[in-house]
Amino acid sequence: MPHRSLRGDATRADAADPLAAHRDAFVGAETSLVYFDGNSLGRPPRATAARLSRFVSEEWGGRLIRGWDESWMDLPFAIGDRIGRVALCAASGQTVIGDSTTVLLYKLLRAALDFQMVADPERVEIVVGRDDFPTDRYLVEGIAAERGARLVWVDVDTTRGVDADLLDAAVSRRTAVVLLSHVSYRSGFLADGTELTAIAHRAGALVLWDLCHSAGSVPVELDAWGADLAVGCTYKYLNGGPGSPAFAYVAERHQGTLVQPVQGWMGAADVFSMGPVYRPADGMRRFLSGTPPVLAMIAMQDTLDLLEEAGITAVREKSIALTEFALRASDALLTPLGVRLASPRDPAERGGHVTLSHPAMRAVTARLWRQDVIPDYRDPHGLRIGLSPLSTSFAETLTGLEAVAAAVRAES
Ligand SMILES: Cc1ncc(COP(=O)(O)O)c(C=O)c1O
Ligand SMILES: Nc1c(O)cccc1C(=O)C[C@H](N)C(=O)O
Repeated sequence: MPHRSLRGDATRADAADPLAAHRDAFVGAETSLVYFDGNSLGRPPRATAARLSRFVSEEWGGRLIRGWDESWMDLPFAIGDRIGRVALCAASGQTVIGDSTTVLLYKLLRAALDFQMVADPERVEIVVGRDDFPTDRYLVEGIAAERGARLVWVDVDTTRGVDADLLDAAVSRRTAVVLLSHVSYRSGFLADGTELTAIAHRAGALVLWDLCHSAGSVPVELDAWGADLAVGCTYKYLNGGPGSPAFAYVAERHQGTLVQPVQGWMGAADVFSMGPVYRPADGMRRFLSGTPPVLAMIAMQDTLDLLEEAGITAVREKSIALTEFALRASDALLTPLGVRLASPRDPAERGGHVTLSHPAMRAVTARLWRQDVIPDYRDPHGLRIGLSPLSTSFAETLTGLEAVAAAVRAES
């Protein structure tokens, strides 16, 4: 009776889970809806409604324009430093909240490429994975056209991501910048940050990490890796809300030399002197451009509180336990129906989501959404199961996978 023992195991795993109580901190955890998409948009923490309301009445409503001097100008750096400390193992003064992920990737990629091409005119190549998230691929195409750079595409199996062997073969003394996904949006493949950074550095390249599917879910150690640059979303595992602004990391050693191309007044040396020409600020301020989206960066602080309390090591332990349990349930319930695993089986190579492949998965996803079971679908034939360590339970995971099995049967 594999099914029954799975239910018993889910109940026991929830009872033994040291992070189980955190689930109640999220809106909707009390309902029967199964949420497998926290890796696209995390659930709202319950504390966020009061935090936002307080901000509107007391800070925005009470302090009005004085709020900028009193705290808002500093907020992108204060929250950035917190993300650095809690989720990225980055010393303070290197992480800032800015624009969208897409815009920050553009700004940092351009800054790194321009720096490299001036230092050595033969370094004109950008290395990027052929299967990376669309915004990453489209950006490098645009930047290459803008700057006369060349793209080196790393071909990747859709069930994995760029690994050490593939990167080693792609870089050379012509490589200026390598853009890497730490956790692949499609397969959940988890890259080795230390090893890949070292490979890029041996070739003389700078590395820009896309941490969208890592931050708040798997440990990231930017300073220890020797990373140069990183960008990541805050609306996934950091629960910042739809469209909450991204963070950017620039290693301290690069902050005096890299100059980003969107030269707005908020990145200038003396913002309110409003001088005749742009002079980039020192430190991380130069990576800002316009007025910081203060309202949109308020909510993520609630999840930073939870993460700080839980610790990223415990979060990773739960994440591995959840994905291992999901694979066991999938082997029992879905493999007999012809569903294939499209993620690494080794937990050391897997982030917080798993992808299950079957020709019917597009229709399966639509059917599941109508039943309040919410995974997402990514080509080719992939059902992505996002398991947020702070808000997903083992019982919810099993209920969702049982629903997937019924939907595959109905759509096959
Ligand atoms: C890996 C990855 N990179 C970049 C993005 C783009 O982020 P945004 O739409 O916030 O600019 C996303 C998610 O949308 C993503 O998953
Ligand atoms: N950013 C998104 C959005 O604005 C709408 C719908 C989905 C998203 C996503 O986050 C997609 C996600 N990054 C992915 O990995 O597919």
